[in-house]
Amino acid sequence: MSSTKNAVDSKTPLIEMKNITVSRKDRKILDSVDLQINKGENIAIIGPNGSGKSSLIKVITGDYRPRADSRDMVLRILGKDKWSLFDLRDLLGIVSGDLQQEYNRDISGFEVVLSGFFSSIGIYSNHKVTLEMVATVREVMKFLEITRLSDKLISEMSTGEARRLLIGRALVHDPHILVLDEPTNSLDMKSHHQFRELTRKIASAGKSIVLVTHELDDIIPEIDRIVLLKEGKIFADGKKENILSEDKFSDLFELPVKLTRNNGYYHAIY
Ligand SMILES: Nc1ncnc2c1ncn2[C@@H]1O[C@H](COP(=O)(O)OP(=O)(O)OP(=O)(O)O)[C@@H](O)[C@H]1O
Repeated sequence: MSSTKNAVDSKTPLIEMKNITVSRKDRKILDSVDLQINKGENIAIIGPNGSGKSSLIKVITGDYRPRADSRDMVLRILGKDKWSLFDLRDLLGIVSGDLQQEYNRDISGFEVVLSGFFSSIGIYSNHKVTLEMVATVREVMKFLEITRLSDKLISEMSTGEARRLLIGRALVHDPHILVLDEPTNSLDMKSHHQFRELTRKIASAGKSIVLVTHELDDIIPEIDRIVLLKEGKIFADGKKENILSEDKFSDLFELPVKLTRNNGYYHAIY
């Protein structure tokens, strides 16, 4: 599944943010955020509801513009200060619950994945589908073990099946980073387990995973860096074993939290 078509110099950060502030309605929803993500890193961004996790992703996708009044503000993608939709496609594949809600029409599994090439919800008559695209969709679906969903309509799929297709949709561009924004919301125990196994397979294939969550159980063993967000600020950033501590979590969520560890996964008891 991985290729070198989008190769960047391994020293160039995929994402470089310095002093990023975003305001809405006179309130800072991100406040002087510094964050650098390097090639090959797998990270989890964790924080309570409203801490700014989705806003941070929206800065990367260009949906939210940071305040430009600070001279030392940096927002660089693949080493560039200015980037196009094509640069972004090379960089990011995004899977979120919001996106899943948009797929509320009768679209087949194959078309869901194919629509990743057009950043659209489904396929329309003006889309020029090439043989190469079709071959890539087949390859990605095989890798994700979802070929059997090709002809099934998304409206007739379980949440877990639909979420796997959205991963396929995110991967057809062979992006450097797969962003999973609260990916296990509304998945049952088995689908949750399958989703985590799939994420592990993708990380092993060389993609960087950026997981946005407030669930410790989502953090696959391949994720070794954790960024904690609180009230729009970076609260902590570092190696998993240093950041996933009971003290930090109790402070982050303002609640006494106990952490346990089993088979490379962490769990919170509160
Ligand atoms: N477009 C907007 N207009 C006004 N306020 C906004 C906007 N976008 C985000 N916010 C506010 O910014 C804060 C951070 O929101 P954000 O969605 O980034 O948090 P989050 O950590 O992803 O939360 P959750 O875990 O609940 O998804 C919240 O208080 C939210 O209400």
